[in-house]
Amino acid sequence: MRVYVAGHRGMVGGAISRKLAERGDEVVTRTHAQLDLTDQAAVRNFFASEKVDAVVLAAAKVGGIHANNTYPAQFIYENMMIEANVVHQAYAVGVTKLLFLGSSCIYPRAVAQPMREDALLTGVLEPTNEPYAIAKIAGIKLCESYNRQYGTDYRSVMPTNLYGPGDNFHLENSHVMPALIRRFHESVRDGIDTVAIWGSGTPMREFLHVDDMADASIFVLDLPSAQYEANTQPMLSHINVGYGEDVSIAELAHLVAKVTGFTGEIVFDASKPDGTMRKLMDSSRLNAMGWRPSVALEEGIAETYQWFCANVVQAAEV
Ligand SMILES: NC(=O)C1=CN([C@@H]2O[C@H](COP(=O)(O)OP(=O)(O)OC[C@H]3O[C@@H](n4cnc5c(N)ncnc54)[C@H](OP(=O)(O)O)[C@@H]3O)[C@@H](O)[C@H]2O)C=CC1
Ligand SMILES: C[C@H]1O[C@H](OP(=O)(O)OP(=O)(O)OC[C@H]2O[C@@H](n3cnc4c(=O)[nH]c(N)nc43)[C@H](O)[C@@H]2O)[C@@H](O)[C@@H](O)C1=O
Repeated sequence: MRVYVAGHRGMVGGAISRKLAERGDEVVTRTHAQLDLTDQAAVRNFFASEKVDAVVLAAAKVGGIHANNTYPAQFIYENMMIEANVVHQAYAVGVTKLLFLGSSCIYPRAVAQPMREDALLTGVLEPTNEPYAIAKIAGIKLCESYNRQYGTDYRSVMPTNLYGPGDNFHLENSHVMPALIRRFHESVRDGIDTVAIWGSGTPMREFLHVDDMADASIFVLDLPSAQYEANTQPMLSHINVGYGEDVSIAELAHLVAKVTGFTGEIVFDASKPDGTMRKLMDSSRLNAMGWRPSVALEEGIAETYQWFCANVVQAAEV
């Protein structure tokens, strides 16, 4: 297959591109600078000139709780534009296979745990990421609507919180895992004996390694239509992708401290938001089709820390 992976320089798009290339697919790519996916005419021209068999939509405006809260207009505008342009222009040139990556934040903030796919649109969203969540829900509904009206086969996966090589280690705008890896690493390096964690430490999060996410994405993309349709519904077509267990942010902090060799004190900064208190995915729909994660959390953190030291730290020292 010739597969266009949108967002191939990102953490998830990069992992999916590597796995597709390893098995012999031809991966078509454009950097953000070469193709701004919020630009409708540019996306139209791209699809008209590049004949592809399938699309993986892993490009998005992405960030952690602080970035979502600080740049809400960019999170809703850019994500809605990217999704509308890619889905519509793929359809317009006859691409029938597409995989859209959403997020676990599509579910209501106080929903029953673990969160099933049919919890979508049953309650109020978490305010710290509502604009992003609305855009992701629109992405699911775009895919479903094109399937219903035009007979396309556009599928959606909803990842839990992800981490791994290629993550964004920005101290403020990143997600919690890369932020803590960097903060603990720098504290050890600089001899600082106290590390502050945002919020109360009590929110629960489920973390999935990006290689498992890439594996799950290709698994869902490859499912025969009959199997996908038998396990989903036309207006409830998305599939959760989770690790299966969650940890508190305090527990995560202790794991990261252990991996990075930090032995000082961990304190909690109550002036920072907790966000959703729990968002454990019910991944039984995907598990029943035969997919399981393979990277254990502590092993994944250790591998990500090695990647951080070899890539981010060494690059900064050059
Ligand atoms: N990371 C996580 O924990 C989770 C991620 N997801 C979803 O998975 C997908 C991938 O996320 P992840 O890999 O972590 O994100 P990254 O930020 O690592 O990658 C996103 C990619 O999209 C590109 N991009 C952003 N805006 C545009 C644009 N306007 N035009 C072209 N390219 C653009 C970025 O390019 P550039 O950097 O040059 O702007 C980047 O390469 C997203 O849909 C995200 O919502 C879902 C749940 C959790
Ligand atoms: C993937 C997911 O990611 C976001 O939602 P989130 O899960 O709340 O994301 P987060 O990783 O930023 O925080 C998780 C928890 O961790 C706490 N926390 C502690 N210390 C740090 C810290 O240093 N940085 C960050 N970012 N968080 C910290 C933080 O206060 C919170 O309680 C949305 O983008 C959402 O839209 C989305 O899809």
